[in-house]
Amino acid sequence: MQFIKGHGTGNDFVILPDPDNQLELTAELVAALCDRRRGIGGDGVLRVVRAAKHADGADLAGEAEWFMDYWNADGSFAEMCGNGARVFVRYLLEADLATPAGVALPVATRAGLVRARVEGDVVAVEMQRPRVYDASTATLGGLTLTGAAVDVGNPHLVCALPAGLELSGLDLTRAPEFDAALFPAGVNVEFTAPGEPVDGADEHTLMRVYERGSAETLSCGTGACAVAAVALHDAARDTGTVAVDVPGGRLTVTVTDSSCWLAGPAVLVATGEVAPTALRP
Ligand SMILES: N[C@@H](CCC[C@H](N)C(=O)O)C(=O)O
Repeated sequence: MQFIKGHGTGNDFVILPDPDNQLELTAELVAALCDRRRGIGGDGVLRVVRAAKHADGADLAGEAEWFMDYWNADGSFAEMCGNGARVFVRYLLEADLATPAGVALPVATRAGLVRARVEGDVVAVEMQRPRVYDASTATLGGLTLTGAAVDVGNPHLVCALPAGLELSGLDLTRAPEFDAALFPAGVNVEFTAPGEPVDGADEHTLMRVYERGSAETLSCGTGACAVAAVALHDAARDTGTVAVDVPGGRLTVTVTDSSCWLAGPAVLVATGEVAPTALRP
């Protein structure tokens, strides 16, 4: 089985080209591929399949040739992955499966159609405008933080750290507790602190994230969009640009009246063959 490894600000993925949907991809195989000691290692899997050939992409086949079949590292599905979409587009271009330059390249996802633009190292994807819709709490190591629930196609809970606490002091080796009634399918939890002013951005926020299905990651694109939406909301703005610093680098999020652009580097770092039978269990 051919694979490619890529990442966007350290959020890393195993990419599986499967244009005609012939791979028997299971939750167990995904978890084995993402295992960092016994497999290739990754925060998730991106299967590259023609939209027309996948039940979850077929409705969008008239608008996009390719469907991003995204799986979390534990083998669960997610509706959307912002960094995954950026890495997916980098792969399509490098594999000559799409043409770049100026045009917005459509990609089908479980959360609908996204469009990408590529400029050098930077891949930007246009996703749905994040919706800040409720208040809730997350509890981590005895510390309960208030936060905002945000829908970016997938669920997020954005919690600002109180003054005096540092992001680096959080123990994210264990999952934060959250309100399962508000988030019955689980939630990605972002922890934030304010950043210094940055040229070209209206707001600047630092974040760490504990992702549903992948644990702590170095970056989360949809998480950055959720964080940006909350930063703008707190600043009484409807639209604007927010620099979001994650442990793996910087993402730039621009919220418009109708959508949300997520921009940052996306690179492919390796390619190879893997034998599923050699993986665990
Ligand atoms: N890292 C991703 C989000 C991946 C999905 C998430 N773990 C979920 O289950 O919703 C991103 O860059 O957006």
